[in-house]
Amino acid sequence: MADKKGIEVYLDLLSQPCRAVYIFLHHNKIPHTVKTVALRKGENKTPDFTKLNPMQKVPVMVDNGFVLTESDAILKYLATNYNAPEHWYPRQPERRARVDEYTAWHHANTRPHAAKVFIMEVLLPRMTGQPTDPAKLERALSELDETLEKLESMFLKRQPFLCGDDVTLADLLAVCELMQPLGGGRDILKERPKLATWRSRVQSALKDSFDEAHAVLYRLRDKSRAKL
Ligand SMILES: N[C@@H](CCC(=O)N[C@@H](CS)C(=O)NCC(=O)O)C(=O)O
Repeated sequence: MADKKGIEVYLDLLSQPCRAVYIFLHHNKIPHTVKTVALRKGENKTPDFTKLNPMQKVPVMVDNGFVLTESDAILKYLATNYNAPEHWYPRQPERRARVDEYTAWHHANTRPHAAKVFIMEVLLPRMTGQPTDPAKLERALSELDETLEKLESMFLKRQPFLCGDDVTLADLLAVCELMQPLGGGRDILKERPKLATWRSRVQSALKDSFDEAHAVLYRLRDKSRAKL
C-alpha cells in the first residue's frame, strides 16, 4: 500500500498535462501538495528544479522520494497506487489496453496539434511581438482538424467516452489538451457537436475540479476575447 502522507506535485496550471494531474488528484481526494512552477517566469530553468527534472518540464510528481515525470506515467502511477475508482484505469487487460492505446496516440496527435494552435495564437505573439502568420495558422488548424476527425471516428465512435462507457485517463488527458486553444479565444469543438457533447460529459464527470483547474485558462480566454 502506498504511503498516505501525501504527494508533492510541481505544476503550472496553464500547462495541459499539469491540469490533468491536478484534476485527478483533486477529484479523487488524493492527499497532495502543489508546488507552483511558473513557466512564464522561467521557474522550470532554476538549478533546483533542473536537479529534480533535467528536462526542465512540468508536471513532476514526488512520492516519498520517488520522482516521476511525464503526465501519462504520473496518472497511471496514481491510479494504480492510490485509492482511485477503477474506471479511471481499468484492471481488466483489454479495457486497460484501450486506455493505453489512446494515451500512446495522444502524445503524438492530440497533444502536438492542439498545443500548436495555442502556441501560434497566444505564446508566439507574446514572445515575439509579431502577429500570428495566417497561412501557418491555417495549416495548423487543418492538421488539428484531422486529429479531431480521428478522435470522433476511431475513439469516440458511438460510445459516451473515448474508451467506453465510463470516464478514463484517456478522456482526462484529451479534454485538458483540447481546452488549450480556448486561451486564445478559440473553441475548437464549436463545429463538432459530437466532441462538444463528449467534452460536456467529461466536464460533468469531473465536477468542480474541472473549472477549478481551468480558471487560469478561462482568464486568458476572457482577455483574448476582450482584445478582439
Ligand atoms: N510529455 C510531457 C510534456 C511536458 C511538457 O511539455 N510540459 C511543458 C508545459 S505543457 C513544459 O514544461 N514546458 C517548459 C519548457 O519546455 O520550457 C508530459 O505529458 O508530461
